[in-house]
Amino acid sequence: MEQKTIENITVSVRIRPLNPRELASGGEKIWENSGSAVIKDKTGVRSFIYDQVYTETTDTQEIFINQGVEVIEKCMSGYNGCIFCYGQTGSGKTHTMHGVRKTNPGVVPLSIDYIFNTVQQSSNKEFLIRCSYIEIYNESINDLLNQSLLNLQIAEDKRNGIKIIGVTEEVCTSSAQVNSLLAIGEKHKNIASTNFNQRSSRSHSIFRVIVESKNTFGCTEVAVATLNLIDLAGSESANVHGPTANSARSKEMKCINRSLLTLGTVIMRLSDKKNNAPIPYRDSKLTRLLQPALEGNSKVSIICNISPCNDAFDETLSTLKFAQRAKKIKQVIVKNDTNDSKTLIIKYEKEISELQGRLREMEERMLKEEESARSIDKMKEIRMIQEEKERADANLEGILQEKIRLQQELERLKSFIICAEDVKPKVYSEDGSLDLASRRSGFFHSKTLHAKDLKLVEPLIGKDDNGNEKTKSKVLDEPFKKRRKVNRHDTFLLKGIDNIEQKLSIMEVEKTDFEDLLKINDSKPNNGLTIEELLKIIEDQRKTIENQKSIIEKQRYEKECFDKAFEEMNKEIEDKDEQIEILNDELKLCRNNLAQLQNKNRVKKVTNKISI
Ligand SMILES: Nc1ncnc2c1ncn2[C@@H]1O[C@H](COP(=O)(O)OP(=O)(O)OP(=O)(O)O)[C@@H](O)[C@H]1O
Repeated sequence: MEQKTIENITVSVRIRPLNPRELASGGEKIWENSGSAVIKDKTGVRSFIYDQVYTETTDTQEIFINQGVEVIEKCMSGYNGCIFCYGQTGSGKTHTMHGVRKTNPGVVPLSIDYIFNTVQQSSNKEFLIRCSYIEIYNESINDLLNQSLLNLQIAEDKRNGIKIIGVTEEVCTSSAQVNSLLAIGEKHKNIASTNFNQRSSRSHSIFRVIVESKNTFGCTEVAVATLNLIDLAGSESANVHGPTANSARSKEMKCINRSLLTLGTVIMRLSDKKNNAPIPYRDSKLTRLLQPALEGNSKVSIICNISPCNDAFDETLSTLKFAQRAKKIKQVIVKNDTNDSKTLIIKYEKEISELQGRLREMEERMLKEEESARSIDKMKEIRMIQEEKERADANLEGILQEKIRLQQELERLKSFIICAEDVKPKVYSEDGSLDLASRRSGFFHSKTLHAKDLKLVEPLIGKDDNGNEKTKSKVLDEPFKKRRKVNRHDTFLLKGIDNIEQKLSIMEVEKTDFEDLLKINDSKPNNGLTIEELLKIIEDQRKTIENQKSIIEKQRYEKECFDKAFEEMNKEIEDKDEQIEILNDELKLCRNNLAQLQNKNRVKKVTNKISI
């Protein structure tokens, strides 16, 4: 439903203090307020009523609260607004509109703060705020935010009203951002020193804020409101510049006065309902741009600045008359709700939702890509696992062969060990003599003698001629020592064999584990296993292989030691064989000697018998 209100333009008057120039020239204050809304001259002949009259002591903040806040609030809820200052040069328009930012801020910075405070407090609404800043200088529209944009053109269409083509519009999200735009604009503004004002505005400046607002939930309509904050140049008489005025100042003065005259005419015509003649908005750029605001659909607040000095009586009277006429203008203010896709808020929302859609699409694509990359990775993993398995199989084969070899070695070594029972009947005959047949068959070469075997030899070879036990002879001592050496090697050998046996049993267990592992791999190649599990299996396999390798390495080393020891032992055995041979020879000699002695004895006995 269209929401509209009918109301008059709000008009207030601000009287500035007498300035140093006026005081110096002996100027007198002839205008004063009578009550809060009335201003009259000292004589009391002229008296005017406005919405509010502000005195020299009123500060801008108070004026803003009374004349500005309502306009801003309307804008924030979707109605156009316009605040401007009107008055002769040096009457205090710029002081009122811009002021001094830190010490005495004007209507423009106060409005900006108010706008962003409202945004902050409106939790159920979203806003999009953009700003432009232009000046009308010598009837040319220049962009104050971009110095290269001069003489911009106005375009008008029924739907969007009056627009400045190509003007810079900055989307702002904070008052600080807007204030920095204002500062840029201020630097570019045409200002010059005149007899009446050291910093006289040579142009009309319009700071425009476009507020788009929308309820966060539910409603799709966007309210679009334009707020024009205007600092007009002041009307000037020739004495403002004096007789030395240059042509540039004169041209500026003419343009300013002409446009203000047109503004006055427009206001007069708007206030005179009986006059149906066309309103000359097009006669100046200023009225053209103000047309939408003045024509009706805008909440307008005019602050008329005047000097109270008798010197400026005519100019002040002219301003007060302008204000009086403006006061009569009625405005029909309509809320600008629209679904127009050209509103930035809708455009941006559309863009945002499109971008979100694209983002979602991209995310989905990324997911798919990731998935296919993962499956490629998985394939690679599987291939790697298979290769790893093949390697592990080969290693296992090597280990098995090494095991067989070690087993054979073990068997061979085991065969070197014999117990006393094995040796006794084969080595010695009942009379204690050595069974040479067994020795000759190579038995001694391949068998290690047990300690018990050596004890059997000792008493037989240790008897003296009388049959008494003989202490070990030197000849006998050597082989015994050597035999004891052989026994020590036996122990070493046994230990080595034990070690190998132990390792073999460990290997057996590891081999079984390893085979189990391979079986797992064979039975479910990656089925039901995560990559992590597969990787763990590979890692375990790798470790197992490493272990096996180090075991084999150790065993190889031990075998080498063992071979060395075995070699030494064989040498010992050979030495021992030699010793045995020597012993046998000695034994043989002893037996021969014994036989000879016995023969001699027998011959002696026979001789004795014969002699008897
Ligand atoms: N209410 C005020 N209190 C104190 N000083 C003021 C007041 N109004 C204006 N002035 C001072 O008067 C001088 C002229 O004011 P200002 O520049 O605002 O005039 P103006 O109307 O903008 O002039 P112009 O049309 O030439 O630009 C400035 O130095 C300003 O500080």
